Amino acid sequence: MISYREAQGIIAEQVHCLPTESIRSGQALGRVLAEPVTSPINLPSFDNTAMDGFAIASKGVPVPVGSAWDVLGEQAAGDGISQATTGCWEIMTGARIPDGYDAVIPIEQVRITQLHPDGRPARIESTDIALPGQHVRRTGEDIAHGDIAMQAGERLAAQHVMLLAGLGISHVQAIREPRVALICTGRELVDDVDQVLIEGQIRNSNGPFLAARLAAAGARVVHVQTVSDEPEVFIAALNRSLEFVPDIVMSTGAVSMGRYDFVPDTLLRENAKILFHKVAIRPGKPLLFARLAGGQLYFGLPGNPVSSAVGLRFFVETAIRAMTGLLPERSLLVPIKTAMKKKPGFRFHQKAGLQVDENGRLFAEVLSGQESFRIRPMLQSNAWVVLPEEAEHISAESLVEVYGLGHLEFPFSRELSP
Ligand SMILES: Nc1nc2c(c(=O)[nH]1)N[C@H]1C(S)=C(S)[C@@H](COP(=O)(O)OP(=O)(O)OC[C@H]3O[C@@H](n4cnc5c(N)ncnc54)[C@H](O)[C@@H]3O)O[C@H]1N2
Ligand code: MOO
Repeated sequence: MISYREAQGIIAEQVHCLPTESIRSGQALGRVLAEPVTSPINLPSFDNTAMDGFAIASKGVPVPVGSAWDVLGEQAAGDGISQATTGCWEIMTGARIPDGYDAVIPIEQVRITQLHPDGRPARIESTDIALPGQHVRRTGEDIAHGDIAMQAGERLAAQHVMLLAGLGISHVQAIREPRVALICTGRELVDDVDQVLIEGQIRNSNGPFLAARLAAAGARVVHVQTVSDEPEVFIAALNRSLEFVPDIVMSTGAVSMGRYDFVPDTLLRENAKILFHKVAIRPGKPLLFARLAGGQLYFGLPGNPVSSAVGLRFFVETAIRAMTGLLPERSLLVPIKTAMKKKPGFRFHQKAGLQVDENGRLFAEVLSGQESFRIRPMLQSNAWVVLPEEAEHISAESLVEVYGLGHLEFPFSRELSP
């Protein structure tokens, strides 16, 4: 049995960033940029008005209250190049500033002193001082042509998609998503929800959970299969899953000490290299990590639901991060509500509630019902609390490491540029 830290070190040694691919910007949500994005244009791409009002030529000096202009034209959003010399133009928010003008007086800061027969303003007078450049959104003021708009390593959120669309960038170079195949083992498992269970059978809850979590973690689930406890059936499933060209094969169950816990021996017989088996953690101790003969990574997660969740969250997700080029995760340090006692020598991953007290301070509460068969308490938890390997007593109010339910979720919902 090795420590959590040693296990993480082995994963870090074995896992490398995946190759890159060109993807459509509209489909880039959640993907990690492989190259910086340079702006191909100025944004805004022309000087335009931030206000509905009248464009004027300030000639570089403040224009006093009571100044008056004839209204010589009109410019709306979408109108092209126009040339102005004297007077002023009525202008609408977003419209290009007519050449020759350099400031905008909002409609609220003028008095209309004459109207055209059709009701449009013919002459105006200012009721406020107007400064050169006021209410003009300058060309390139948001992003200039050639500026770095996004850095390599940034994970693309909706706001990135907005900027890519604004810049007219159709494709970006992103790191390929890790492809994951999942094999659930256990002759007791039933996938078909319409199938009536006979005594001894249970429904496969790990499979749908892990598939959902993998997608949320930025992986692509390429194949899911459920198999019984015969090694030959498992080998056939393994070979079938390899047809889907996974980067990672994951299994649940059959990694512990029982007569039917065939995964470690079967992998060895299939010429896999077992990199570790059993980690000093709770729950999830029997976890196995290997490299298959074909080079794919293999995670054998324990079958108990919470043990499989911990295996995914704290081992597989570590690998997914490294494969997608994200920096290693950092935890929050948050005071724990109540004192805890634990068995030393094991690092505990506990389902927890991260909450805010009446003074707005965060605190973490380890929930009751931590046994690894219990699914229901997972619905009460919004975070994981880690109790360190060496600790035996954790006093109330002491700081503990807190992690989001997934590596991309609160408190790490957004990856800022490195
Ligand atoms: N003598 C020992 N027994 C056990 C040890 C040990 O050290 N010595 N370790 C225990 C720990 S800790 C765990 S965790 C489990 C892990 O066992 P396996 O990974 O071999 O898993 P299974 O025995 O196949 O299943 C365990 C449990 O989980 C249920 N299960 C399995 N797959 C699913 C699924 N897809 N959906 C829902 N539930 C599933 C299965 O029915 C069992 O109840 O071993 C302990 N034993
Ligand atoms: O560690 Mo097992 O994972 O206790 O249930």
